[in-house]
Amino acid sequence: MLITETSPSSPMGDEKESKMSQIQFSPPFEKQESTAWQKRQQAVCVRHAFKHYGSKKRPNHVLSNLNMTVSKGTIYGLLGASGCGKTTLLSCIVGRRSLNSGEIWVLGGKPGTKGSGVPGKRVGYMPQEIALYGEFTIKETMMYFGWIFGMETREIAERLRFLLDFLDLPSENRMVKNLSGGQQRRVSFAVALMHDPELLILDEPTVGVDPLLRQSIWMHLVRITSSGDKTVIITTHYIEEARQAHCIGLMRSGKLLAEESPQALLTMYSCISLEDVFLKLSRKQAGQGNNVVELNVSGGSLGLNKMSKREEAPYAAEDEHVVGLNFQAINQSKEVLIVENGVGSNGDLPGKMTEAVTNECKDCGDCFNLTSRGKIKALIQKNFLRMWRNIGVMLFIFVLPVMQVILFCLAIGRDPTALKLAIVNEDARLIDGECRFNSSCSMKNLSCRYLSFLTEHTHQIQYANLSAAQRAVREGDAWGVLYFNENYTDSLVARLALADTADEETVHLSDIQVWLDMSNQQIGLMLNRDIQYAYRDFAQDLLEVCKYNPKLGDIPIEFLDPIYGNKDPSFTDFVAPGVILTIVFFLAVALTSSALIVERMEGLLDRSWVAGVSPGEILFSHVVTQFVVMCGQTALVLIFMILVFGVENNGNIVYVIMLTIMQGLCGMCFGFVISAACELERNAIQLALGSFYPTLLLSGVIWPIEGMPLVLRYVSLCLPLTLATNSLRSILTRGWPFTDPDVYMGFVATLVWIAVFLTLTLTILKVKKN
Ligand SMILES: Nc1ncnc2c1ncn2[C@@H]1O[C@H](COP(=O)(O)OP(=O)(O)OP(=O)(O)O)[C@@H](O)[C@H]1O
Repeated sequence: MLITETSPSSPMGDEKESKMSQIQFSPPFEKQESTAWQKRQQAVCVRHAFKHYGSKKRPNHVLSNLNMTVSKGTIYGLLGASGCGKTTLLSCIVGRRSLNSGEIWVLGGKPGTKGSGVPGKRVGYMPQEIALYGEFTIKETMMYFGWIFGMETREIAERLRFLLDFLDLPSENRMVKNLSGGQQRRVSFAVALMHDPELLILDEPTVGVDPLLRQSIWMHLVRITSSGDKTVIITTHYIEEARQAHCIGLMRSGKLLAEESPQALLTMYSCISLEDVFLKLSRKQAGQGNNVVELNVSGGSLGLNKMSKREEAPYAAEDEHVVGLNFQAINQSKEVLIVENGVGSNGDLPGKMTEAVTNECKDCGDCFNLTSRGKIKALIQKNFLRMWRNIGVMLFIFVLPVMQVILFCLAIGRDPTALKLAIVNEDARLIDGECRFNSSCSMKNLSCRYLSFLTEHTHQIQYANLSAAQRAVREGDAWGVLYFNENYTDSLVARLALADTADEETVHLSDIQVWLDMSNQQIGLMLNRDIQYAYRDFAQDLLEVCKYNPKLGDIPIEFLDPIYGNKDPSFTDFVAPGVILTIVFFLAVALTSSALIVERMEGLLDRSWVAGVSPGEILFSHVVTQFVVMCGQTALVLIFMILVFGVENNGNIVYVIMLTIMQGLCGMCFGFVISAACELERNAIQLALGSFYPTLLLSGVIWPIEGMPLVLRYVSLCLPLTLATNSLRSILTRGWPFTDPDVYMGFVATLVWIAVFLTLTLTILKVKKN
């Protein structure tokens, strides 16, 4: 049978239509496996494809022995109910996912192999989701993808003008996030068309697009395929619009029910609409015992369809259940048909072999290039632009570290002041509420004289009796009680005068009795120290005014100038190195851990991957961006710590800067691991937060690791912050040089961790990609 009439609705040219019809309705070819050469000649050739999600034990089969052939220079409409596996199939075709078994040939090569150009610029992909950077303008979006595809800026600008006009897009300076849903879809479509690819893969491009524009999109697709060197695969839920495709693949339950031209399908099944054909075929498939659930075809679109468990079909010699003269005849590309007579029966290829084989390596100029300047420029600019346009991120990057440093320096390490002390002084009478004494060599009211040295951190409150004072401490109104008995001054004078002949009672009565609230270690120890220092100062002062050697009032141990640090060390100086590194490390973790996930969830990462960007390039662009951010953060943190708040630095500032930046990079790499490992942003946040406290507690930031149990100390030494903190502390407080093991080990450990995290990230990304 030879059908020569053309459909009135078909936008195809007469010549092409008649060629298709002739091919379609020639007597059937004998079914046989297509040869490797034949597979290469198709734009896309899928054979015996099996794909499942989930574990091997409980797999969710999505593709079951699917065969598909898309000839070059045609529009292939892939139709099927929601959830039947169209997107999965497309993502395997563009090299985003791998099949569990079976093979795919795209433009003569296998997707994902070197030189195939897929993923890469030979393919234009419009995913189902918008997958655009909301904070970019339309022009910036086009520039980004254009550069990734290796286009010149001038070329992109020209193409942009055409696409703006063709797709009826608003001003190129409009932000993508401010566009309507339909406009965003059109921008997404424009991105796929940007570089005029050989193979255009469009996943529901006409959703949310008005009928007029939908028609003009289809016209455009017909136009670009008419020359024979461009191919389009399109999925749509509007079945009837697929009449305009050259070939339709009706997909159901993970396999193709039919692969034919629309006209042929309508004629074969005597239907007036493709919906009816689909229904008939679905019923037929159901009748054949495939586990088919209700199919809803209404209003020209395919409704939701719940898929049931399927069995993987055994390999068949290309699918006998598929309607159409597929694989050997109708879908052979023009080239195949032309050279068909020259192909040996065994499939070996004489004449056109060279062209076909070289097809795979069309891109071989790029095979040995690790990356291109355009891609790196696009990726880095994208990272900066996203940061710059996002006020929250900018505040996070530059204001948060400064705030953290200021808060740390103001809130941590300073001595507590105005601590209430309850004084019960039965030794001296208060005059006008004051405890008066004579500051010359007088031996009267020595209790008042002593108390005059205990004022630095305390606020003294006089109590009439001991029980009232102790009650005040119990009730939290004071931190301690100091009790002077009524004979304190006399007993003290006697003790000093009698020395070793003083009796027990005299010695006892000359003691100041102290009860402290030691529930707060910092405050308790500080009051303890102040009370003792006050006595030393009081005794030395008294001895001095009475012309004795004041040293006799001190304990006979002389603390000379410390070798490192000063006599009154600050807790801030101890904690500051760890805090500097923790701030920079965890800000980097927070910034990077969600960045990749957000891109992945919005489909942006997929889109970039399909455009030919490799995980390595994405990581590299983030490393460069983060490095710049890190330099800024390090400068701010160190300026505030050292210059504004006077944290001690006795070492070489260059090493301090280097180590801080390296720790930031290390945090960034840890962030990469998190974002590669976690599917959801929520999980990434949990992991980043969850790792914060253990790292902080175990890295010797707030307490010396010498205080830990031995096993924990070894664990601590293995963490990324421990040796680095120790190194920075040695530089800042001791001024040690780089050659000191304590110092260089911090650098070495940081480098090792960076390498470990990067390797982990790349491994996870590769595993996930497969
Ligand atoms: N990443 C994934 N992990 C697990 N299951 C998945 C994943 N992606 C898709 N699936 C499942 O695979 C099946 C096919 O999904 P797919 O997105 O390929 O269908 P589709 O035909 O494109 O649907 P639609 O027309 O609604 O976009 C669905 O059951 C879906 O739930």
